[in-house]
Amino acid sequence: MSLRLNGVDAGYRRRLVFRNLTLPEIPRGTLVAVIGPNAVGKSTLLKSLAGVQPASGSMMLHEEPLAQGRVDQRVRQVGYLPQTLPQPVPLIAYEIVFSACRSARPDWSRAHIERAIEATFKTLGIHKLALRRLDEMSGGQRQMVGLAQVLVRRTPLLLLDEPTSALDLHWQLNVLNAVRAASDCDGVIALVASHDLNLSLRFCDQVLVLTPDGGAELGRPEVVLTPAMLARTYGIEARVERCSHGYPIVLADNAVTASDYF
Ligand SMILES: Nc1ncnc2c1ncn2[C@@H]1O[C@H](COP(=O)(O)OP(=O)(O)OP(=O)(O)O)[C@@H](O)[C@H]1O
Repeated sequence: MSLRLNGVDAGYRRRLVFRNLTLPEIPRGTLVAVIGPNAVGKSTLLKSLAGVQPASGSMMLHEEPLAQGRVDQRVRQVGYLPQTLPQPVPLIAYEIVFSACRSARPDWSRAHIERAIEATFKTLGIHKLALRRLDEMSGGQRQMVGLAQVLVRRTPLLLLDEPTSALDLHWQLNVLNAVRAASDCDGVIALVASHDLNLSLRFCDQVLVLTPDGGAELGRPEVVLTPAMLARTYGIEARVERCSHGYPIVLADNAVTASDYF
């Protein structure tokens, strides 16, 4: 039971972002932090896996191909949170999460969906938002509702593109705790793109570093995340130390080279 990518080409009409991307097998229950500088391809990779961006090559989840064309199959395999926040529409959070769940899981009864929503709102700690309209919420509150729409479907693969970008420290920890619990309890494989290296390192099992030359390195944080890698990839002078709880932390001291990747 795993996610396997082999020989994947992905990108856009005028710009192939990944050529022949092959990664070591990612086992069930693994939380992977997807990191790398701006414009390196984190969103492109997640979109390709989610099937919203064309890609070729082999992408296998638990021995089955990730569905590229069939939306009904894909929404059962993959929970994808895009980088953009949910629109401030005049709809109530509960209704939005309910319809996301009903359209993805028409086989679930109303009672089952309601139980799933209740559990998701509880895990994320957002029950107070249930009856609020999205167009009357803050950006961070809308991001939490977007996450609820994705988590409620209980898919075996989660692809979360900067899921904490609009959140304060309390909600950042809530979200990563919820994703960690989905991996630990339900065997979910989660790929979480983020620029917050220290938050990622606090929760992940593995780090996938995407590099500006189209390369990718996947491995345990203590192996992959080195000052040399940070200098090469981000153009920064940095130290990797351990906090008093034993988690690796990155201390960025200086920008040493101008990024010319844009
Ligand atoms: N719709 C598009 N059409 C053409 N090129 C695109 C499109 N979207 C992104 N790109 C290009 O693809 C490359 C990868 O972009 P992507 O959004 O995947 O990067 P990212 O690592 O997620 O960046 P960031 O950290 O800034 O969000 C960039 O060079 C970008 O300019």
